[in-house]
Amino acid sequence: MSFSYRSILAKSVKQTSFIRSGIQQRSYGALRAVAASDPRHDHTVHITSSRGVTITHDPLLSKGTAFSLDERERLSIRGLVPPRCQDMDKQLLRVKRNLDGCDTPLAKFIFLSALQDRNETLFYKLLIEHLEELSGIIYTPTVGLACQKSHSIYRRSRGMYFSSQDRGRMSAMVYNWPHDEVDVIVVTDGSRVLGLGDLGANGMQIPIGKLSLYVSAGGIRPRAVLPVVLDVGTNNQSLLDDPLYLGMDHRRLEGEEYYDMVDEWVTAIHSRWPNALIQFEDFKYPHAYNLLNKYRDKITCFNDDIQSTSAITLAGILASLKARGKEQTDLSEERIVCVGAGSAGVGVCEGIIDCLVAQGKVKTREEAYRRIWMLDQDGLLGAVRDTPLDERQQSYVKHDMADRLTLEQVVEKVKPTVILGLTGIRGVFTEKAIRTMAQHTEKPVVFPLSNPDTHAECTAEEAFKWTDGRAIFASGSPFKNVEMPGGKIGYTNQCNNSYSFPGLGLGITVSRASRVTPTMFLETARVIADLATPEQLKQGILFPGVSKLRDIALAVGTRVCDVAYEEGVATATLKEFELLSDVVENSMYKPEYVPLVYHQNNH
Ligand SMILES: NC(=O)C1=CN([C@@H]2O[C@H](COP(=O)(O)OP(=O)(O)OC[C@H]3O[C@@H](n4cnc5c(N)ncnc54)[C@H](OP(=O)(O)O)[C@@H]3O)[C@@H](O)[C@H]2O)C=CC1
Ligand SMILES: CC(=O)C(=O)O
Ligand SMILES: [Mg+2]
Repeated sequence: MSFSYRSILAKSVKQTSFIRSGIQQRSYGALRAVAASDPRHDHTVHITSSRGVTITHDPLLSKGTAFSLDERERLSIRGLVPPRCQDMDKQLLRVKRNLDGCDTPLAKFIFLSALQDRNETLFYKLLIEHLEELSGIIYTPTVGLACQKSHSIYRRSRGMYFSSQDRGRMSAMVYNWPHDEVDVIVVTDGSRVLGLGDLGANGMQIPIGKLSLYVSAGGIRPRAVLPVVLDVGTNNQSLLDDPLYLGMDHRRLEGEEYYDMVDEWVTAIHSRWPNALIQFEDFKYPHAYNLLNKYRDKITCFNDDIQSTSAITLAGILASLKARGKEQTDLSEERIVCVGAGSAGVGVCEGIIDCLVAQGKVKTREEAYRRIWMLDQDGLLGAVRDTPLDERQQSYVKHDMADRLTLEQVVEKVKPTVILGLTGIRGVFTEKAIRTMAQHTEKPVVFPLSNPDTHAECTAEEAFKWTDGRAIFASGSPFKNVEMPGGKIGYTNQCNNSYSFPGLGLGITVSRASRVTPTMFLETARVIADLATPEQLKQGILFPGVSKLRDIALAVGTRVCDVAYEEGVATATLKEFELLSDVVENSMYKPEYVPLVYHQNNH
């Protein structure tokens, strides 16, 4: 079973071929022109005004033992590193051996962070070569544990912290960041870190991990990414009580104070880097939606948990239709139960509604809402809710069903074909609910999407056991395939926004899109939904594995770039013809050592 890069790209190009009109052809050339003059694409030499230990201690410039003798001479580092010049292959051998010697996932996380902090080129080379294995360390599930322990394992700062004590100073503070070019910023306030709740400033590991995927999978340059924590305080009492905690020692700002602080930060960031994409990450409900609605039409931004999660989950559902021998346009025949009515739950369901309406089989959004049954902590959103629901959640209320029905009661009545878990709570998918679902549908689509794995609504083993091996399974964090009685394999999929945001960021960055549009998410879903082969679908494999994230990002990035031109939000200048996929591919960062040249006046 293999997904080659070309087959992935060919599928995505086929997807987008219908828009290859004259104006589009001009846009490809324009991007080529941008590519030619853009420092992102110069892999031949790097000019620096640094010398000596400033270079060997700079993770963006350091090559460790790989500096050539010429370089050592001209950069004044002769004698500052061991005498033998060792190329990257040997360095990779050393770091991989050391990594394998770490006895716990957290020890591996600490080792990889240290590597990233001393030599980013080597870090990314290692990450790309072992993406599947290492994404489970720098990303979910291990990053969750790293966040919980962040204040105890702290070694060195990465990214920027903007805290309540910095109010009134942020427009000056942004100039403390040493790089003028920033393409992607991931920001969190640490209020809902994965399914782990409020982790305050410890949430920094999430933007760092997300941006490591932006670089390794999405091909964004390491020096053009900025992880940020907005430290508005924390309501996590055990962190507040911990003498080692590194964030502000007060409870969270709320209301006007909170929104004013975020606004000061957005204004400061936008004034220094007006073209940077801002990804809002792990903000609790309803702040996540309020911030998205406030800024989506003003700056280049999106919310990862709401929007890119919706793209990958929609892709999973569309691919599952094919896996069940149906057409993707049969989405309107699905009965979808979504457990979780927060940022991700509502965001995912809005993406499904958008797709239903775009497919045209349902005529109105109201009609589309009838295909989805949503539950929160209290049960079904039914008639008549006495606790407040906001406008978005109201749309899902089933006026013909009793309020607060349990999941099991809902499954019994609705007989869903698809069940989504976005609660952050382990065990929400009960044996009874899944078994009942499996009685009414041949291939139940079971997606426990909460992270990390310890917070998934059910495990892969449970899903396959309770459905007699018939489930089509996808989870937010990785689960191993399950061997079932009789030797049959239950194939697992990872359905995580890491499949969508790197390509979105790539397409937005290359086209210099001024806005992130809903079509970009819908098209991302369509591209990813079409990647699996018929044989793979037959086995229940919905997407290529995590090792293919870079190829997927290229396919998604190409289509997103296309959309930016179609919708008139791209700001890269148009000139002559060039194949868009080549432009996007050529713009992707590759971790290779380039010769360093000293120049006194380089800034
Ligand atoms: N796979 C992926 O790519 C992604 C996964 N996620 C995961 O989704 C989860 C939720 O994130 P997010 O939506 O932002 O969080 P929110 O806190 O905004 O929402 C959580 C929702 O779950 C509901 N809930 C909690 N407990 C239960 C329960 N026992 N039964 C039913 N519903 C329950 C809450 O109900 P109430 O409103 O009543 O409190 C709330 O509606 C997280 O674990 C996160 O890791 C998020 C983004 C991407
Ligand atoms: C994956 C992700 O963004 C989350 O769990 O919050
Ligand atoms: Mg998130």
